[in-house]
Amino acid sequence: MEICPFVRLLDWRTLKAADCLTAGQSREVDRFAIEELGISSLVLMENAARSVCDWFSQHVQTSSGEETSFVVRVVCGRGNNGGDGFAIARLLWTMGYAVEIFATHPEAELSPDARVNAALARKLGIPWRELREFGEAAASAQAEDWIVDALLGTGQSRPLSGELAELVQVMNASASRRLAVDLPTGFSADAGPGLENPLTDEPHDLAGLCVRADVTITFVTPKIGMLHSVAREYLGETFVASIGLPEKLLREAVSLQ
Ligand SMILES: NC(=O)C1=CN([C@@H]2O[C@H](COP(=O)(O)OP(=O)(O)OC[C@H]3O[C@@H](n4cnc5c(N)ncnc54)[C@H](OP(=O)(O)O)[C@@H]3O)[C@@H](O)[C@H]2O)[C@@H](O)CC1
Ligand SMILES: [K+]
Repeated sequence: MEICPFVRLLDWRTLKAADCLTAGQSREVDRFAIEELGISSLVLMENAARSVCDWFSQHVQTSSGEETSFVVRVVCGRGNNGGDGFAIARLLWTMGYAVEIFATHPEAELSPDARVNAALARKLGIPWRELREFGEAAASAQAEDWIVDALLGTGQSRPLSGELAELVQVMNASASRRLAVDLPTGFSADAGPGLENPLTDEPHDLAGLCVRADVTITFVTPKIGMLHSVAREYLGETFVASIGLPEKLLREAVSLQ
């Protein structure tokens, strides 16, 4: 069911492996689109961010024109999932939402596309807070506030630890609603949290730590890890967003069934 242009609700009842991508296949789609089709990775990132904002504007009404009554706290990691976050923060801010950016890394340590969007957010003067303030902000947040989880997406390759693990615990303990960009941080595209990885025979335990999202907006197709029965506890209501390329073509690219 098309929710808004390019975003459709995931129907758990009919979801099957043939509709899903692994993290590696997701990256192959990215590569194919950029190298074979010549679309820029920044355009893909902008399309991804735009689809999240389209969903947001359809489902989260701002009071018409006045200052919004709630805050959207966007927590950005250092890769392209974080890059989506910086772009989402910019788009929501231009749409009139009260936005605050929290970044885990300085611009110099970000992936190239994340750095472009982080620099743009800085230049536009989008409210940007110290990461060390996030704990207090999340703990005192209102129920109608939002946390946008743009820490890790399909690049997650090992269990969470240290600062990221703490951030995930703080996010989950907050009264805020939580929106996961592409995947909840801690949820592997290839295996649900704490579950065997269906794609390899060795245990792939991503530890019990995972963002419990109210809403997940994943790009291009659902991911294999979403097939697990416990997945929905972490993903919440899940939407699949196009990034502007015909899905049929992407299937050929990763020679999906
Ligand atoms: N076509 C598409 O689908 C599109 C995809 N797009 C977006 O790109 C996202 C994928 O981006 P990405 O490849 O940069 O990886 P991402 O998830 O940002 O991780 C960043 C880095 O974190 C690291 N890391 C790994 N595990 C870790 C851990 N446990 N704890 C700490 N660090 C850990 C690891 O680096 P390492 O430390 O291994 O060097 C990794 O490289 C995707 O989810 C979507 O949002 C859209 O922009 C456009 C269209
Ligand atoms: K995420």
